[in-house]
Amino acid sequence: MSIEEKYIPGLDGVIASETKISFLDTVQGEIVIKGYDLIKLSQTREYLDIVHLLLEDRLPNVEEKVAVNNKLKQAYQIPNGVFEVFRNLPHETHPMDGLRTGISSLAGYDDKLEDRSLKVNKERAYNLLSSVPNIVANSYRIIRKMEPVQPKEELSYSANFFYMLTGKYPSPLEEKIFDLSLVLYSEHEMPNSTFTARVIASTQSDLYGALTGAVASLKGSLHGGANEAVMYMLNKAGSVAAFEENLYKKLYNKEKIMGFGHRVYMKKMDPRALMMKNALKDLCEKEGNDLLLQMCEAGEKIMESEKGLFPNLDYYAAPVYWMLGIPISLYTPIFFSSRTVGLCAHVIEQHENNRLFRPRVLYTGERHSLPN
Ligand SMILES: CC(=O)SCCNC(=O)CCNC(=O)[C@H](O)C(C)(C)COP(=O)(O)OP(=O)(O)OC[C@H]1O[C@@H](n2cnc3c(N)ncnc32)[C@H](O)[C@@H]1OP(=O)(O)O
Ligand SMILES: O=C([O-])CC(=O)C(=O)O
Repeated sequence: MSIEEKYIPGLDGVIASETKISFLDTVQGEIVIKGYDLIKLSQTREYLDIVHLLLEDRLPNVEEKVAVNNKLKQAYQIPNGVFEVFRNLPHETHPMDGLRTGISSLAGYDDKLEDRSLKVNKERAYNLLSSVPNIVANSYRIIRKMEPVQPKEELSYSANFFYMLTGKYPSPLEEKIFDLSLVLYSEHEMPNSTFTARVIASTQSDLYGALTGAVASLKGSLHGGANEAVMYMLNKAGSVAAFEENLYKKLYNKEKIMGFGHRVYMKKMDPRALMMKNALKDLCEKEGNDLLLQMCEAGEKIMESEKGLFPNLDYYAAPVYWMLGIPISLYTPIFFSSRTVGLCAHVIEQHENNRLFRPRVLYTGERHSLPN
């Protein structure tokens, strides 16, 4: 095969890795996570079950789940020095940039930084799962000159995260839906951010570096940044008619509509989006206001008929987070927080069975001879 034939833009369909973590089975319509379908898991299990599944290779029993919960609570606090870093960042810093800086700065506090053993990497993963929600909430607050918020150990993992983001305790429905969103965002095979993390880890670089790179990747609007972009689009329109008009204008101008399309699902609906759509219905019913649902459904119809495209998870996560009262610029950091477990599992797997990523190029530049 010639080098031209080997080149596939965007590595579309290229197998980049062997993994025992997850796989998008588009034939059977399953998101396989350690052997289980994520959608089925999301109907009966919580985020901490997924954490145990991804880091310990099996679903936890009741005692094991309590143990995970306790372990995470013990590491909720983050070093004061990290708060100091946030205090020195400009007011306009986006929460994803605050998060990236926060995760990066944690490396300096790890006294076993050069230890890549499975045991230490797993400890690090649990610590990151504890720290990241704190970093998300408090980088946002401190950069905006607000007082830091303290984690509440008496709350569940998801309820505490929700509390730190919004300053209020979630109702049972809000907690259930927020936890569901964390389950759905937790792991998804080889998106750009996971690939980034694995590429970084393949140099034997550490978990913090790999996750720092992954934050940068996930921030982009073609990836995690789409959820906040969807909400700005919905808010800007404010009504079904205006939203429809805006979508038609964007399509006419050949703009991409955030929250639609997916490299792997392509012309099918992301099954996670359907779960979030159902959650949106529940929230709308409880509020007695289904404007956002109507707008989203109108958008779905237009995108299907005009482009044959369907929503991805970000499309329905955005209005759900809005109805939960979460500030828009925190939507992508929440996605990352949830994905922390999947990313850690991938970095650990890469460290355990490593070969350096180092592909080749198809050179299209010029060649010159140096003048004598
Ligand atoms: C949870 C997640 O991170 S899911 C991803 C979230 N990102 C988004 O929602 C951003 C919007 N969507 C997109 O940009 C894309 O669908 C991606 C990035 C998700 C996938 O991209 P790719 O697989 O590279 O597909 P690509 O961008 O080449 O699109 C293929 C065709 O569909 C069109 N298309 C794809 N997505 C969209 C969209 N959202 N709006 C309009 N047109 C689109 C492209 O313009 C292209 O059309 P063309 O062949 O006429 O040029
Ligand atoms: O799989 C992808 O390319 C993007 C995505 O949906 C995710 O990361 O959840």
